[in-house]
Order: sequence, then C-alpha cells, then structure tokens
Amino acid sequence: MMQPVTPLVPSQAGVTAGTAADASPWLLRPCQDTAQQARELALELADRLRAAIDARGQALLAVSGGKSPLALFAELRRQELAWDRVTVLLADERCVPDGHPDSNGTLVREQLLQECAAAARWQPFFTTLPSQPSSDWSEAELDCLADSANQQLAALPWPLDLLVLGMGEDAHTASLFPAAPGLARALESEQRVAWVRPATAPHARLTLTLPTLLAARAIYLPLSGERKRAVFDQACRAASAEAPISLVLHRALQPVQVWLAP
Ligand SMILES: O=C1O[C@H](COP(=O)(O)O)[C@@H](O)[C@H](O)[C@H]1O
Repeated sequence: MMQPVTPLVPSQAGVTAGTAADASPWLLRPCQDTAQQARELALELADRLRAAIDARGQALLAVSGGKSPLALFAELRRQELAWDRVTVLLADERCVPDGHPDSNGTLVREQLLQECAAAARWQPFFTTLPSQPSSDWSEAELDCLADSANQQLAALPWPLDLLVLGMGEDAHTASLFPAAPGLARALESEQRVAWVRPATAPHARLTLTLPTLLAARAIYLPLSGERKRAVFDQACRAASAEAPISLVLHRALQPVQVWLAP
C-alpha cells in the first residue's frame, strides 16, 4: 500500500511526525541552512550521548562518512561530555587503506575525533586489507573481511545508542546500495557487518547490516539539497529495497529524525 507523502508543516517544537498511519513514523526537523543544521544537531547528539552515559555508563555512536558530515563533525567534536566513555564506529566503510582520500575512517579520525572528542574510543572495521584493489577481491576475500569485522565488533555494547546516517542521491544509506551484489545479505543478515559491492560507486564496502541499523536507540538523518530532498520524498512513499533508505525510514524501531536543510 502506498504511504502518504509527508507534508513539511513544523509543529511548535519544529518537529513533525512522518505519517499518522505508520507504526514507526519518521520525524521531520526543518533547518534554515546547513550551518544551523550542524550546530543544533551537534547539541542534540551531545545530549543523547550524555543521556546514554548516565543510563548505561557508556555510549555507542555510529557515524556515516561521505562528504556531508564535515560541518557536523566540526561542531560535535567541540561538545563537552565524557568522550572517554564513548565508542565511535562507522555505519559503513569503503575498503581502502587507512589514509586513502575515500576512507571514511580517516575522515572520522581527522574531522571528528579531535578537540574534546579526541578522548573517544575508535573502533575501525578493519586495520589491514588484502594488497590488491578491492575491485579485484573475490567474494571469499570479502567474506573473510566481513567475518573479521564481525569478530572485532562482537564485544561492543549493542545496540547502538546513536546512529547518524547519510543518504546518497541513489537512495543508498550506510553502504546499502540499490541492486548491489551483497545487498540481499546485508538487508537480512543477523551479523552486525556485511560486505556490499556497489555497481555505481567506487570500492567494495563493509556496512552495518539493516537489522543492526534498525535496532539503534536513536537514528538521525541530516539531509540537504533539492536532489536529496526529492529522493527522500520518494522514499517516504513506500519501503523498497530499490531505495534502501526507505527501509530504514519505514522499519526503524525508533522514529528516524530527519533534519532537512535547503
Ligand atoms: O558512500 C557513502 O555515501 C553516503 C552519502 O555520502 P555523501 O557524500 O552524499 O554525504 C554516506 O552516508 C556513506 O557513509 C558513504 O560511505
């Protein structure tokens, strides 16, 4: 059944529910611009981390890579909280060596784990990779890498306290890419991590699986730009593996908080 498209009508708090009929509606937060989005989202994420630490003595934070989160990371790393009780990991990683310009892990270490946030514990998906480029890796090699990541991550205090997602203009989120080899397993696996080999983007990837994403205690999706807004509007209509972000929006255990900037 088609879901109604969510109108953007801010409530008094500036947050609106996604759909009245949806069991886990997303929440919309309109922002004036990306600077305000980053500033206010960082304050909210810091409050969430403090609350998790108060409740459970520690916090598990997963962040996304790509180009969008730079302003958010610059604001978040300055927030004063008990960062030494926070473990930071990625929602997804490109299978490239540490220091590569496309490495999400390098981005997080250089842009987020600085200033106050330098005290956080960093949990990478991998530390070493096969020597040839990931485009040449066999499925057995990718299985091996995902198995090793699952072992590394097994001892973390799941579920995620806080998950900050991104979204591509092809409706991928984390590294759940539409129609990609590996996607079917990443959507269903009971493991934390699976591999995906996107046809439309460089590098094989490791990604948190859909069940792992959906179980997060809080999920934020900051978006900006008309093209991403159009993709998001489409994803609101129905849950479909052709638009993996829609699976998160429609099925997350907690309403996804979507922060929309022009
Ligand atoms: O490849 C990826 O893309 C998405 C979106 O990236 P952006 O550059 O459009 O912000 C990102 O969320 C994901 O972590 C990354 O690996």
